[in-house]
Amino acid sequence: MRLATENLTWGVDGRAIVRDVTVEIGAGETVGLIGPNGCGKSSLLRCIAGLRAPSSGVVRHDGEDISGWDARRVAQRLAFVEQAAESDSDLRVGDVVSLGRTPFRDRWRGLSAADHAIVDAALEHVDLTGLRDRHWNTLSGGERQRAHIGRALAQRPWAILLDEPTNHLDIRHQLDLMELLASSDQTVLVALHDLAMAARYCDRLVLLSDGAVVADGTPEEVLTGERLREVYEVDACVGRDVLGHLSISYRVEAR
Ligand SMILES: Nc1ncnc2c1ncn2[C@@H]1O[C@H](COP(=O)(O)OP(=O)(O)OP(=O)(O)O)[C@@H](O)[C@H]1O
Repeated sequence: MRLATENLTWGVDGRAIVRDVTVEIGAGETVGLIGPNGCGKSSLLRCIAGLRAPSSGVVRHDGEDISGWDARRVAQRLAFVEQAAESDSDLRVGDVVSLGRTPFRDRWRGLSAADHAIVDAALEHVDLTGLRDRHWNTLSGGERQRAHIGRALAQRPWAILLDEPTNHLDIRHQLDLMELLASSDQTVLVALHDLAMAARYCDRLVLLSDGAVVADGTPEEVLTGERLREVYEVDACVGRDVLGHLSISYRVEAR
């Protein structure tokens, strides 16, 4: 599924937080959304997920303007893993992941056998099969994050938006998640702070600064020392590690 914004602006109290953003994410692409704290990544993701109405501009899913779409219609095609999502503490892990089937269910019917199989597969993907009966309030931060990713996978979405999905995960689970996203045929837009991880797994990077797109291209095109200095105020040396992956060494500039 293609995702696009055209001259998208969103703000609060007269302050523009997302500024005139035009991006297109092709079907099956994995695109990383990067930029410093507060530059508008989450706000842009929320607009694309239909949770924020733009002040001006358009969000399109497969070419269709989504203004006026209800949450169920969006959720039948797109899943969104928010940064600090919570769940009801009485729910068990299996229940949280099963919520991913809600957009497809008749309100009065339980899960079908096919739904159960999808939920089982999603639990397996996020390595939570053994914890499916555990209550939410007993989970670690990383387990909660994996449960929310499992819920999104259980939606079997055509496109998936994730807001810093690796921030609570150990390195094994980070790599597993990024491999899963990069190898899927879903359209993926993922906000990340780890630039080397973004470079390794994303086809393209979109760099935001103060709400606006300042670069959009391959990781090699976007992650130049000069641009990292301008946007992040760090002295960065971009090279290759021993495995041939893009690597970045930093020295903080005196402010
Ligand atoms: N509902 C709101 N009301 C007021 N200010 C808001 C609101 N939502 C976002 N902001 C502000 O907009 C700016 C961008 O926030 P946003 O969460 O989109 O940034 P971000 O790039 O995701 O940041 P981070 O990397 O820290 O998660 C921040 O200054 C934030 O405080």
